[in-house]
Amino acid sequence: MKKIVIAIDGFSSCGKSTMAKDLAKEIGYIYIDSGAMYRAVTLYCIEHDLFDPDGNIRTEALRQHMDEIHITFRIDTATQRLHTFLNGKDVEEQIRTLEVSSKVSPVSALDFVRHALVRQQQDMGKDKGIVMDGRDIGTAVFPDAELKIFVTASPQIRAKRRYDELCAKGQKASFEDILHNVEERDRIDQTRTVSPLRKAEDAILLDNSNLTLSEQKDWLLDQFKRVVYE
Ligand SMILES: Nc1ncnc2c1ncn2[C@@H]1O[C@H](COP(=O)(O)OP(=O)(O)OP(=O)(O)O)[C@@H](O)[C@H]1O
Ligand SMILES: Nc1ccn([C@@H]2O[C@H](COP(=O)(O)O)[C@@H](O)[C@H]2O)c(=O)n1
Repeated sequence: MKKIVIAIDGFSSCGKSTMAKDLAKEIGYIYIDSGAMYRAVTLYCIEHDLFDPDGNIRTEALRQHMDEIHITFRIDTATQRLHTFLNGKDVEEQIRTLEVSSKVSPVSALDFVRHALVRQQQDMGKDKGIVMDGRDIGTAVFPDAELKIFVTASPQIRAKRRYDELCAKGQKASFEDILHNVEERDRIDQTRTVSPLRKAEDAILLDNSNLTLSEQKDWLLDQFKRVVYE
């Protein structure tokens, strides 16, 4: 069977990584969460005092640090979950906090950050057989991807899903804070100069507001089969 590249883009917290992970597992492809890479750079900035007291990025200092930021992924054999490592340390939990979520979009708007991460992402996909989710996968990272999906759902539904997830994990969360974060990230991601979040012309639009997890999984598998067997 021919191997392809699958790009899944869309708005914050709409289910991109759930869909990408499920599909990759089903078809035996590599799964890469590109957002985790931007989150890891943001965590590095927090840990290395690269935000000033007003919360602005110390851009030139970060530029100097870029060569010292190494991001890798490893599967946790016990849970089969993909974990993100920053300079050899498992940071999977830390990069999912609201603090990182509230700082990540300005970091990911920086051209030199994008340049460095996009190069690594393209390298990960050079042999195909990969599902990658993010904001610019179908437009900038893999513009020639054989299958491109753009996912959306209403901000309220997305925030509720994230809120339920955090509550289920026993983490304290405010629905209003999460909704604000989701809307603010969408705004910054869509209006940045470099590779703004937008649907690639040849991407298939999916509004999953009213789809169950199992319905969206089946829908995506059908899209994959259509491309691979056509
Ligand atoms: N169709 C669906 N119905 C209900 N819940 C869903 C659906 N799809 C995903 N979810 C849930 O929504 C939450 C967010 O999903 P996920 O983390 O996959 O989104 P994402 O788009 O990758 O988010 P982010 O952009 O923040 O990385 C998760 O708790 C997931 O289980
Ligand atoms: N290809 C990408 C992926 C992500 N970003 C930025 O990172 C933030 C976090 O991503 P999540 O997928 O984990 O939500 C996101 O809000 C974007 O600012 C990106 O720019 N490009």
